[in-house]
Amino acid sequence: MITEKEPGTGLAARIPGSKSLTNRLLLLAAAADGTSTVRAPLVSEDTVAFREALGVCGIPVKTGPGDAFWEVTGTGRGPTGSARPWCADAGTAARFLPPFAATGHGSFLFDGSSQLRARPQRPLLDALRALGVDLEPGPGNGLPLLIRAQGIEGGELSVDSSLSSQYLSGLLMAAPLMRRGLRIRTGSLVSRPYIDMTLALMQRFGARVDESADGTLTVEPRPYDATDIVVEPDASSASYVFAAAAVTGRTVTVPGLGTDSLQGDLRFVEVLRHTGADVHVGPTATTVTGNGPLRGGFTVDMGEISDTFMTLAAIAPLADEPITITGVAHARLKESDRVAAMAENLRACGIETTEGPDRITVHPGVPRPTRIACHRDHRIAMSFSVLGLAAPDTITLDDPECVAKTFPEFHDEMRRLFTGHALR
Ligand SMILES: O=C(O)C1=C[C@@H](OP(=O)(O)O)[C@@H](O)[C@H](O)C1
Ligand SMILES: C=C(OP(=O)(O)O)C(=O)O
Repeated sequence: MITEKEPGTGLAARIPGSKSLTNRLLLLAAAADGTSTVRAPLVSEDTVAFREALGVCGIPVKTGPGDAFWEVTGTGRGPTGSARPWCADAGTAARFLPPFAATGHGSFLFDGSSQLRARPQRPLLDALRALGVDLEPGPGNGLPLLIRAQGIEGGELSVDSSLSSQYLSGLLMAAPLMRRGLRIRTGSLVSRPYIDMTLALMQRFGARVDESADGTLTVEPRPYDATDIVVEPDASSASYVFAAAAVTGRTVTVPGLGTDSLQGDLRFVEVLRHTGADVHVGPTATTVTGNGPLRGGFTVDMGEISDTFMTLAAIAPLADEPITITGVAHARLKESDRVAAMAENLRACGIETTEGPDRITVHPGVPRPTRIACHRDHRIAMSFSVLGLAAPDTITLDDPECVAKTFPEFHDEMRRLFTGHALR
């Protein structure tokens, strides 16, 4: 991580909790034996869907005053009964909950929005079938997915993690509940920092996991211990205020995101540093200060932090030379085809943009007034909002509300931080 001279702290951003941490903690707490407390959870469409899906599976989540904490009482086993959990738009719910349900007993019919139904599930289905799980997927191997759960014996498994890391995270978190535990071979893997996050949190709940030199992961069968844990602010959400600092010349600090963060997406600030911003990652906070016009003229592989590639692509027109982002083929499989959606919208803004299967190149330019097609993708909306700060009155969104998937207060917070400040 980058450390430099201590900066002034400037504006303190209020970034809600991490989606990825909140939904993992809900799952692990549900699988643990006893009552766990998840403090400062993200309250957004993705995490509320996850919480409610656990509730219909017979594991209610108690919410503390003002959602300051959520409390989950697990039994140390998978769920029992018959339920129809709704995953809404949440990839984490569709990929983490079925393996957990399969370790229980009963019948669980997972479904979600048409957007989520269109996202790939095949590698997870193959892995569950290889573990002997009785399941029935929907057309095209997506949701809806019926699991007839009878517990899982466990053993050896290989998982295709080339499209998404979420299948592997879901299987890993369910592994301690399998009668013999699990040995997983991984092969090529996208979004590796999310696997590190999964392993770190499993260990916080007492799991024993070993990773061998060839990348094989071995998880012992052993009930999770209930835990009390605080959720960090969401590093992907923080990327928008950091980028906004870079383009407005302001100083923005995110308290609670520091050198010990479990989130790979905090590395976005290293990318911003390439553009000339001053960056300081301290033990308990991260600060970015804009430092004159953005510098371009570089290529950066954002495959491991792909939720933040759109943040960079959206501000890239403001740089003095083109910026190329590589390694993001799997970003075509998320809420939208994000590479295509960025290219389409940047071109609509009059910005020269080229794309390849796993990359995008954005040239310098002055955006013209454009209504952005968000494709119901929160990150398209939030990324172009940052460009809008630098080009006032040019950018509007066809679906500003879609930010509620992970950052319901996004527009209010951007107004609070940046309205009235000198925008370029
Ligand atoms: O495990 C997680 O919490 C996530 C993993 C990433 O997905 P992929 O592994 O599909 O890249 C990321 O894009 C998503 O927002 C959250
Ligand atoms: C890809 C994302 O979400 P999901 O958890 O639905 O995959 C995202 O939040 O950018």
